[in-house]
Amino acid sequence: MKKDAMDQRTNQHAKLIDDWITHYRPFTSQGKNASYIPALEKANSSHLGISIIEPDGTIIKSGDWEVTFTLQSISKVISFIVTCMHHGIPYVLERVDLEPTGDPFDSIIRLEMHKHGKPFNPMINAGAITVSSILPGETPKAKLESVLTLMEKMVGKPFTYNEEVFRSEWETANRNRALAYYLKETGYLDMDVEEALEVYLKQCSIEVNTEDIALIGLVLANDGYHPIRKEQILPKEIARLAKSLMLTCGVYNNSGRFAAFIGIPAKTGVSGGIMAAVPPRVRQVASPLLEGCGIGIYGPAIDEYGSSVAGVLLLEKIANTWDLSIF
Ligand SMILES: NC(=O)CC[C@H](N)C(=O)O
Repeated sequence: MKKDAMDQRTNQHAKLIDDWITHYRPFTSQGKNASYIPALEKANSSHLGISIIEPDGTIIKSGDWEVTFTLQSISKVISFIVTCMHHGIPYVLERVDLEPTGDPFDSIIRLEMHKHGKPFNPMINAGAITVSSILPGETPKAKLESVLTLMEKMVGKPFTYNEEVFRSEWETANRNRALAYYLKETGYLDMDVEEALEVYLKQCSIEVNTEDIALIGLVLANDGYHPIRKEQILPKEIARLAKSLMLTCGVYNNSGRFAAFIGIPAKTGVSGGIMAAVPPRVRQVASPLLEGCGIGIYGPAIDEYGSSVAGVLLLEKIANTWDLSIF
């Protein structure tokens, strides 16, 4: 396609996205900011923003795309990738399974029902705390650094964590502490409980905007290859594993519906972020984004599953209008 025609096409899509942001913003009132982490309650609950990045570097940004927020559970995808890159997939899968639970993200019930303490998957808190404890490095600082380093490689800029959000969750993390103690007792925690929690809660507090997570989504969509920088950042097998976990477990007990009606590997977090990886499509359809894309969405008012209410509706609209489902 000629450059002018491409620009025109992108402008049309950008206009549609603007319209959809306006349409879905009122739906933020159907959700509530996460309040169990007091610092998250302070976010402006009417915010809604999106970035979409295509492999050729075309970016569409709309609404509150630039507002920063913390990764929360989106960080679980990155820490899982880091541990697989460092230890190899079999080592990690000895400590955490790949099965959906059908339970909320912070559920404790299945730890006692399944292989004596082995977490079902790395997208729920139990599995993610185990994964944080085996991140490369001896100290919590070094382990967190390993997550920040991979993010910097994917996005091309340095990241830090938000101290206020970390402190706020650290002081109220009784349930995560309970999970960590249980994991320690059953041998699925490779470090001291408080240190493992420090790593996990700091990785959850890493600050991003929608463009950052759209870029990470784009790299995953392209099997670990960064199409703009033309560089393989992580092995294809690990990117696929991460995407399969996003699809089957990324939205916890709403993952089935999400797969059925949206059909895009995605990970949500209680701060209202959604990171989606749309792979290139093999079927012939008359729709945009055929080469795939990364999508980052932010809207802090969340639903009962811990996902942005308006963000999920917006992603559903985009996926269905532009035929982005992988199925
Ligand atoms: N679903 C989420 O985003 C949960 C992350 C949050 N830090 C927690 O552990 O509770």
